[in-house]
Amino acid sequence: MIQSATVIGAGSWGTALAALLSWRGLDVQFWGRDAELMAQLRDTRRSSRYLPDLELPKQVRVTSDLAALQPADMLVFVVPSKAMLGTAKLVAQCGAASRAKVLVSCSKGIELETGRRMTELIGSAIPGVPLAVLTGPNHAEEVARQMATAAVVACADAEMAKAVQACFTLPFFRSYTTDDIVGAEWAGAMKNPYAIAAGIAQGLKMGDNTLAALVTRALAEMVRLGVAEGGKVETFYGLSGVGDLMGTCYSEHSRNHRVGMMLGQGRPLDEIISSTRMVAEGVLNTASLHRAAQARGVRMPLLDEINAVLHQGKSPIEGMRALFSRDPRPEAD
Ligand SMILES: NC(=O)C1=CN([C@@H]2O[C@H](COP(=O)(O)OP(=O)(O)OC[C@H]3O[C@@H](n4cnc5c(N)ncnc54)[C@H](O)[C@@H]3O)[C@@H](O)[C@H]2O)C=CC1
Ligand SMILES: O=C(CO)COP(=O)(O)O
Repeated sequence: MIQSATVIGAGSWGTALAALLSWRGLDVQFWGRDAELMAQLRDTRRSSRYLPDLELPKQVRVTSDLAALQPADMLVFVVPSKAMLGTAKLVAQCGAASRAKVLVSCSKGIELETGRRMTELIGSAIPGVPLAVLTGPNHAEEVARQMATAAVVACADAEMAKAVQACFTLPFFRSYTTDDIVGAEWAGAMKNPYAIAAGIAQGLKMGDNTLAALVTRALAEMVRLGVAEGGKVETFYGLSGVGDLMGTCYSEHSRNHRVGMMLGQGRPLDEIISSTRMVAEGVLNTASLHRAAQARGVRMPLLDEINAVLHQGKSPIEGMRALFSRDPRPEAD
């Protein structure tokens, strides 16, 4: 049913997914905005900036020109969340979505100003096409090396979910389906701030007890806000929830975790951000999620402290102290 795909966004995850879909046998086009990077990818089949170890299959057609894209069955959006709406509008204008059967978001974030999910943004720019999400504990570096990985495909239409699942099924890559697109997207966005907190704890040389406490209480917060936003509770206990939370909080690959580590080691946030080209979604998304939690009146003490550290100048050590010295409470509250 789905034979061709266009991957939109040429960072680490877009590069890994373009390769994966090609390994799966789809006819793949790959768009990135940076002409120099895409020329390098076209000529050398390698992205020295993102995933230098991956050799992009020669069948993948690489371009930085949206107008050069042919209509494809599936469009796979993998740009940072703050660029999603603008990119989807450009894709709509250039006609690349004119024959699309499904639009898939692989990005993890919530729009700051409105609290909208990525598929809501894509759907507003390109109306009338079924929407899906690919999410889960999926570090691009490991997918690129074909290390065993599981993911979730969320789509309201069960048949379309299966069709997208088939595209993301390889001997090393197993995907599951769910109809809970809302829960899957909120879960994917929410694990990022907590990965920053986990990194902070490690940067401060706190121990395994601290990390386990943070991850567990993070999950409780994810369930509270995610369910208030309309997600299903079981989604947060699956791959897109606790799976991705653990996969990111304990990971050497996670950019969010790395940002947290450097914060914990005392480096200022603006210096950390300007030292990398890669996106740590949790920095901006902490503010989006904090705003959403306040609007819904959901209690999120851990997220509040992460927000204070990232955006209100609180020191990481003060944030941790505040968290652990709150009034005692029952666990299931
Ligand atoms: N890296 C990973 O392992 C995974 C990343 N994701 C998600 O995928 C999304 C993209 O992240 P990565 O691929 O890791 O990016 P990255 O951090 O490796 O690189 C950022 C990419 O975004 C591009 N970009 C920045 N602003 C843009 C704009 N305005 N328009 C078009 N492109 C723009 C940059 O040129 C670059 O190619 C994020 O939402 C991330 O959370 C999801 C799962 C795994
Ligand atoms: O979402 C990811 C893995 O599932 C990637 O995490 P980072 O964005 O923190 O690198």
